[in-house]
Amino acid sequence: MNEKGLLIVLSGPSGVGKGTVRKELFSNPKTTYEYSISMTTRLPREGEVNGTDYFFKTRNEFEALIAQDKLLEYAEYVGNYYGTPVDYVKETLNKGRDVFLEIEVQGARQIREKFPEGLFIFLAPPSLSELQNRLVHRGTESSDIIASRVEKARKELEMMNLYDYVVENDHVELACERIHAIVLAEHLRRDRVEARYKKMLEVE
Ligand SMILES: Nc1nc2c(ncn2[C@@H]2O[C@H](COP(=O)(O)OP(=O)(O)O)[C@@H](O)[C@H]2O)c(=O)[nH]1
Ligand SMILES: Nc1ncnc2c1ncn2[C@@H]1O[C@H](COP(=O)(O)OP(=O)(O)O)[C@@H](O)[C@H]1O
Repeated sequence: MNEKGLLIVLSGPSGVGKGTVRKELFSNPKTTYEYSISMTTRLPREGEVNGTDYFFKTRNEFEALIAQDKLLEYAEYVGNYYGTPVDYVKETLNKGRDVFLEIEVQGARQIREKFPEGLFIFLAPPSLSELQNRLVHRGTESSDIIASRVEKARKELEMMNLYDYVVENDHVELACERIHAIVLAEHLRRDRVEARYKKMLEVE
C-alpha cells in the first residue's frame, strides 16, 4: 500500500462547474478524500461560513502567509487572492489520507511544478457555448465579465494537455463518477499490486 495519500487537483475554466462537482462529491458519504479548505481575501457570500467554505483573510494577513511560505500555491483571481494552506495538505497526506483541491488553473500549474506526483484532473465543458450558458445562468457576473471569462476559457482549455485526465462535465453525477473511477484506478496503479504478488511468489 502507498503510505502517503494522493493529492487530487481538480481544475478548469471559470463556470465549468468545479464548485458544483466538488459539492456533489463531498455530499456523498462514500467520498473518502479530505477537502482542503482554501484561504481567500474575497468577502464571504451570504451563508458562507469561515473555516467551512473558506478561511477568510484580509489582504495583509494573506500576504503574511505568502511571506511565511504557508501556502502550497496561491493565485490572484478577479481581484482577490486564493491559496491552499500547505500544513493541512502535508499533514493529511502523511496520515495516508487523500486530499482534494478545487482550484483555478494558475494554482494547479504551480502545484504541478512543486508536486508532480499529484493527480491532475481538468474539468471541461461540453462546449464553449454551454460554458457561456452556465455563466449566464449562474447570474453572478455582468455580461462584459462573462465575455472575458469565455475568452479566457479558450486559452485555459489549451492547458488541458498538461493534466493527467480530462473529465467532461456534461452531467454533474457522471462527472463525479468519472472522478471516483480515476482516483480508484490511480490508487491501484500506484499501490503496485504486481510488486506485492511478486513478493508473495518469492516467499512461497
Ligand atoms: N489557486 C487557487 N484557486 C482557488 C482556491 N480556492 C478556490 N479557488 C478558485 O477560485 C475561483 C473563485 O472561487 P469563488 O470566489 O469561490 O467563486 P466561484 O467562481 O463561485 O467558485 C474558483 O475557480 C475556485 O476554483 C485556492 O486555494 N487556490
Ligand atoms: N453538469 C452541469 N450541467 C449544467 N449546469 C451545470 C453543470 N455543472 C455546473 N452547472 C452550473 O454552471 C454554473 C457554474 O458552476 P460553478 O460550479 O459555479 O463553476 P466554477 O466553480 O467552475 O466556476 C452554475 O450555475 C452551476 O449550477
